[in-house]
Amino acid sequence: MPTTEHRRPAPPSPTGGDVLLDVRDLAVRIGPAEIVNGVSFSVPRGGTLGIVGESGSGKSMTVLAATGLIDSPPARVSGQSLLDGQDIVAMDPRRLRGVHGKRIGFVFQDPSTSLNPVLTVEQQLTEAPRFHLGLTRREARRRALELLEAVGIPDPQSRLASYPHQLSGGMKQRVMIALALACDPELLVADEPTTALDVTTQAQILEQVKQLQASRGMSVIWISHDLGVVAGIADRVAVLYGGQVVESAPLEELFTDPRHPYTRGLMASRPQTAGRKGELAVIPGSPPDPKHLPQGCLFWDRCPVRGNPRCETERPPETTVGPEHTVRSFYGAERTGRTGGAR
Ligand SMILES: Nc1ncnc2c1ncn2[C@@H]1O[C@H](COP(=O)(O)OP(=O)(O)OP(=O)(O)O)[C@@H](O)[C@H]1O
Repeated sequence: MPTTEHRRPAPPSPTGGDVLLDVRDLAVRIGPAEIVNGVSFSVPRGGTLGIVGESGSGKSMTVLAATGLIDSPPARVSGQSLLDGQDIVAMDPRRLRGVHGKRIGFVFQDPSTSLNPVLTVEQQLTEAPRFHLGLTRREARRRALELLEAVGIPDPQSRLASYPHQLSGGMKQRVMIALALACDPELLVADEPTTALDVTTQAQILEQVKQLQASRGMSVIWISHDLGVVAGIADRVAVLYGGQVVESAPLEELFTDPRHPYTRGLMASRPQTAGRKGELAVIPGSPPDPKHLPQGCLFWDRCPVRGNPRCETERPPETTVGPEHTVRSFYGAERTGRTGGAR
């Protein structure tokens, strides 16, 4: 890898105090829709935050807002998202362009959002490093080859001339990761990038990203609806529901001591915890409509343990239940939901 890959010191402990991205009270409104509702989280330098929740829980909008990818207007974004102390929410578009691709790399589920169908892999992989890092065509080509190798593409030399449609789904995802890493970003944001892939390819890509992260001291935000996937990569997890972080904890603690009824429901619906006949416990119902959020707890209508009259009329505040463990439920203080920690 070129020298830029090694310029950072070894990452501190993921739970240490060195924070790269600090998101505070982030909110997104589009017309009457209250899509993100006071989300706070931090991403340690060199650490991985997993963001998990069902479809429609606000994962993508949270991360798009936190990284300055939502057009405002029409959306109204408030709160702060501090990248090394600089607020992305308040940043002007010109400065944001210097952050996107360079300091933050993105991988999305759909390759068509990142890969241009009429350009070769080489053209796509060399453009940003030439623009952002001032590399010559030859240097950028060498770097592209190294990146393809780093993300596990066999015979990278011949792949440089390929167009996206000539690649398998797994290869396209790997090229997208290479593209996201092209300028050696400090933060990689991955929004369900392996969801459409088979389990084996998914596991290989997760492993590859973990290795790249360790060698580069990079931070990662990994979004998934699947707790099992997040367990394979994250060291801390934020569970999202109705555009709120309803529980946040270090990975082990979330699995051994989940406090929110929604987190427990997500755990019970993982394939690994299926009953003897293979049946999954799904959480009946669906996330709230952001145009009509309930007055009380956002999970009220689906909650299997609701009973406290406050649940229907008051939003539960964020309660600290451990040194790095918070929960938003009037039932968060209860420790009845032990799952034994099996992942
Ligand atoms: N432009 C928009 N205008 C109004 N509502 C929107 C808009 N974009 C998204 N939403 C709504 O915001 C909510 C959160 O969407 P978001 O895509 O962030 O969820 P998600 O958890 O990432 O789901 P998925 O896994 O399906 O992508 C959803 O109810 C969605 O319908």
